[in-house]
Amino acid sequence: MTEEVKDLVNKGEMLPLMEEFYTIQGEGFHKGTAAYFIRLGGCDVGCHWCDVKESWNAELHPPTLTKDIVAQAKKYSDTIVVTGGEPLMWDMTALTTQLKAEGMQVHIETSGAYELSGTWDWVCLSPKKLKLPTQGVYDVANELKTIIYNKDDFKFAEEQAARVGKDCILYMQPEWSKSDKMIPEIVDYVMKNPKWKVSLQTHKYLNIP
Ligand SMILES: C[S@@+](CC[C@H](N)C(=O)[O-])C[C@H]1O[C@@H](n2cnc3c(N)ncnc32)[C@H](O)[C@@H]1O
Ligand SMILES: Nc1nc2[nH]cc(C(=O)O)c2c(=O)[nH]1
Ligand code: SF4
Ligand SMILES: [Mg+2]
Repeated sequence: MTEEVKDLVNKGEMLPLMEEFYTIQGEGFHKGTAAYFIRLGGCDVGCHWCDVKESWNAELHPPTLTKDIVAQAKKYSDTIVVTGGEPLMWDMTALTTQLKAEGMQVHIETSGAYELSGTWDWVCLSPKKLKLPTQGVYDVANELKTIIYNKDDFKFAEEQAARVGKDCILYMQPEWSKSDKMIPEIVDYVMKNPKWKVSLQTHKYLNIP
């Protein structure tokens, strides 16, 4: 990478783009809503069950001009989901400023492991034990989407729920490979603790990206 490209990436004027696609938001509060997804490369959190491990190495994903990402996105949808990888590894200011200038609703999917940057209409925080969220992300999270892989994750979910704001919507989402085992546990837990809601990865049932 040239010094010039590195400089543009540092400023958020270029971003490592893994893929972009128009689909239906499968998870959480906005499930069922058409949205254009921008998936950025780079993540060092290391969830062993991560369903996009190909995103982890940022060097495999070409630095792409932010303005070109925005120009492409606006052709498809006025709802944009920025995901990754971990998008908050990068400065999200330029991307979100430009998307908002085009009048788009801008959502993020994040582990919160890095400081918040950018201006967001919706923040989905999915905290991970391996690298806990920064305080600024807990403060602005609109939904908390905890992943339930085993029984210990119910306790972790409650600890995380204690850290978000009072209006944050609380979800438990089964880890995909453990769905058969954990869905009955989640159903039972949510019926006993109705401040929680269930989130499923519905795009995987619909066979869409
Ligand atoms: C791939 S991550 C990318 C964004 C960010 N790194 C994060 O973890 O929030 C997008 C969402 O998918 C969830 N996820 C990843 N792998 C999953 C799996 N195997 N089962 C269920 N949810 C999963 C994450 O917890 C997160 O909510
Ligand atoms: N359809 C669909 N909905 C999603 N919601 C969050 C996703 C993500 O990977 O961040 C995702 C995804 O990969 N596809
Ligand atoms: S934080 Fe997100 S992208 Fe990173 S490993 Fe975990 S699920 Fe995958
Ligand atoms: Mg996904």
